Amino acid sequence: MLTVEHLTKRFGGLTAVDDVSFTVEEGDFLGIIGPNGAGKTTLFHLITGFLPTDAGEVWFKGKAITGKKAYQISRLGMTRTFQITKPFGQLDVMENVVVAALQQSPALREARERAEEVLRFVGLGAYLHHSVTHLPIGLKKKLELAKALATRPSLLFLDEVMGGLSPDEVRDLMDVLRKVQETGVTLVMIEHVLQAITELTQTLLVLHHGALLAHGATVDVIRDPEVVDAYLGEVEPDAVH
Ligand SMILES: Nc1ncnc2c1ncn2[C@@H]1O[C@H](COP(=O)(O)OP(=O)(O)OP(=O)(O)O)[C@@H](O)[C@H]1O
Repeated sequence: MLTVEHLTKRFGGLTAVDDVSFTVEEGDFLGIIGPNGAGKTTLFHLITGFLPTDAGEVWFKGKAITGKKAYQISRLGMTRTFQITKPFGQLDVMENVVVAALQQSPALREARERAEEVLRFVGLGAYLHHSVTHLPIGLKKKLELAKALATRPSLLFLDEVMGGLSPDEVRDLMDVLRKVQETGVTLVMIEHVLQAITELTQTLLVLHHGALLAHGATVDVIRDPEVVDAYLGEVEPDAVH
């Protein structure tokens, strides 16, 4: 479904993403982990068209998408969430999702139907006309997910959707993500919450200093001594069983 070849991004003297190649199969749930500053978010920006690449190619469903703009890529069925949620404060929950749905369908009625459908799907059915400014973080993260789903992605990139959530909220959002995968959406998730990585993802990719350190089945990668040294040992050794 997605092929990334030799993707590279430099910021001055720093190579933030260094010759990264991998593929994502349809139906997969791929996790991306790595220490802070390893290049994970920059990799998302490059693939989803939010930053130009210095070298490398990206193919999505057999089409070269390198150099295309984010809105063009989103129309092809690849979309993403952002680490920092930035809803439109003057619009309510439903209106925020309608704006996202309109990217895919310019008909307002259809966009409203889609927005309501995804909001109920993620568990925000009771908040349709609430103000977004006072939503607790757990619900803001669900809103961010609903906005992405409103564009009807076949490939969805999630950037630290679990960040800042309580253990109950993490479990709740994990259930929603399982449901998203069941609807046939292929998922790629950057995440520091290891429980989400180990329980949700089938495949795992590890970035270290911008380069690919490991890529394979999550159960194997999570036990790779190099990965434990570079990342896991440093954060939550107890989380790896
Ligand atoms: N626009 C930019 N200009 C200059 N340097 C940048 C820019 N964006 C990212 N960087 C640098 O590139 C490196 C990779 O950053 P990136 O945000 O991709 O890492 P990350 O793995 O997502 O980190 P985190 O887990 O903290 O979110 C870091 O050293 C960062 O400071």
